[in-house]
Amino acid sequence: EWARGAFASGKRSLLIFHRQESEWELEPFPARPCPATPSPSPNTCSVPVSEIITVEETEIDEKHYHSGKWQKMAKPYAFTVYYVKRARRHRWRCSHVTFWCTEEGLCNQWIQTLKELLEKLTCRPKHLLVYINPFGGKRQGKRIYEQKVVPLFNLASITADVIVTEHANHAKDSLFEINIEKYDGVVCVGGDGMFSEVLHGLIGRTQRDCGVDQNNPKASLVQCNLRIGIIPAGSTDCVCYATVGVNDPVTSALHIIIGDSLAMDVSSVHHNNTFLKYSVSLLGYGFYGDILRDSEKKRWMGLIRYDLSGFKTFLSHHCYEGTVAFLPAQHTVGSPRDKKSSFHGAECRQKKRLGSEEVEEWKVIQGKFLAINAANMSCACPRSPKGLSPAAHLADGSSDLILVRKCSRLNFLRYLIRHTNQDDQFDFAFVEVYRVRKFQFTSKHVDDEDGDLKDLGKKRFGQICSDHPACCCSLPNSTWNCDGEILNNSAIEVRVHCQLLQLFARGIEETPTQEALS
Ligand SMILES: CCCCCCCCCCCCC/C=C/[C@@H](O)[C@H](COP(=O)(O)O)NC(=O)CCCCC
Ligand SMILES: Nc1ncnc2c1ncn2[C@@H]1O[C@H](COP(=O)(O)OP(=O)(O)O)[C@@H](O)[C@H]1O
Ligand SMILES: [Ca+2]
Repeated sequence: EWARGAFASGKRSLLIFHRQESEWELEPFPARPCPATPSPSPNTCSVPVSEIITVEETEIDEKHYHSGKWQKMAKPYAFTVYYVKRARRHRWRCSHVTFWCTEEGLCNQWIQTLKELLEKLTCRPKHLLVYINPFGGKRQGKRIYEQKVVPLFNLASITADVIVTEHANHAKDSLFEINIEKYDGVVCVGGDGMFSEVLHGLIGRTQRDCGVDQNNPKASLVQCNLRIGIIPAGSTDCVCYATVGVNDPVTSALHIIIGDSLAMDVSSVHHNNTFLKYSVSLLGYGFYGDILRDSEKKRWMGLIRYDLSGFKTFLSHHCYEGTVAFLPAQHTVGSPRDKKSSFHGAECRQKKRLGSEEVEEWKVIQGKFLAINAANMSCACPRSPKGLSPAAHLADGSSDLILVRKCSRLNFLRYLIRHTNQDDQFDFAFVEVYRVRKFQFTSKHVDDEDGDLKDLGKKRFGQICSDHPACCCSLPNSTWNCDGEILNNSAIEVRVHCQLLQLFARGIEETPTQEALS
């Protein structure tokens, strides 16, 4: 109340603060006439304090001072509020509004009050550890960080120690050695592979510090304290896209600055009681494993490698015989075939835990599969805007297990096309989907003991199965694509760990109306 009418911003606004229950709101209102009790108007915009990036005193230059109305008035004072503005398609931008008045004391009081409010937001990071993969995606990681992220971090007074990686596993290994206590979060600039490295470093370090043996598939893993931010600069950027709604470096930087938090499930993958990897997005055998194996050889081609390998793998049309055993997730709410996506927000949607009378019952399915996909999240990405499992929940302790059985090329193509549109991907006789807490896969053919499948790979690719043009050509083994990393063992044991990790994100927001964006 004490500041009402004191500030004019540009031609149209006054700055008014008022409390709404527990939240302060910043509202620019039309300047003239100044209503005694202002009511919302088309010029009104409301910015929660939690979305103010920073507030700064504004230097008044000569041009301003000698122009228009200020000439006749006393020397003006001003401050600028930088805040998050929503743009189209889940993008966030940094916008600002400058407020003017003629009383220095009042201006300082406003700045002081706003700064105090911002200080109270303890969820915001102050000091970050940043890893940049200079070779991810279009090799723009360093440029993206320096040009798009650093100016925003500076504005928000966030400091960072930056490590540009020199080799694969650099980020992961360094997280085991570095003093992580002094950081409020870890940021990775790169794609899903780079994010995977950072999460392995962070989860691995946490387990080591807490004395938990990662090789034990039954071990209860300890949650990580540090949040991870992803600045997308990779090829698929699925984790970023599925948790923010877009792969845009500025949007991700703003989520980090305002200190958003999003819990997410992590699956552990073991082979014969030996830890292999963690997975947060796609764990795919058959189609997606084969694409990855082929595309890694074409890394020099850049992003197009996935399209070429995708096309080649589609034509190869290989299927793999094996057994999938899984433990259905009885504790979760919803089903993979729900119409509404369930990845908004971070709430852990679980029913009551299993009582002693409820028994865990494994289900076993045997067959020939073109693809076995386990999606811990929707796996939305620019290629598949709804993802492979649109209703998969990020933080409910379950994964959606999708089994695509042997079928004709035409049917498989129909299934793949559904990745790209709104139609139900699971509405095919040859596709099954289950929400699971654990699963195991065993190939009919035992793994090569060394896990060395190179020769097999050579035989497998480059041949379009001319013997069976309409159906599938059965091959002994594929490899698993684990968040974009190849696993050489086909026999694996997977367990979902509920909310093991936190991201600087908030899930995908409902799209605001066009008026709200204009
Ligand atoms: C008619 C044609 C239909 C084509 C449908 C394509 C659908 C693609 C869905 C892809 C889901 C991807 C899930 C995420 C995988 C990433 O973890 C992994 C590594 O990413 P990055 O480190 O950023 O490179 N990416 C892939 O495995 C690539 C899959 C590409 C498939 C064409
Ligand atoms: N400096 C580096 N040189 C080579 N490989 C690296 C380097 N830094 C990270 N990597 C590896 O590059 C792989 C791919 O990185 P990522 O950022 O996901 O790019 P992309 O999305 O293009 O695959 C990751 O597995 C990561 O371990
Ligand atoms: Ca989940």
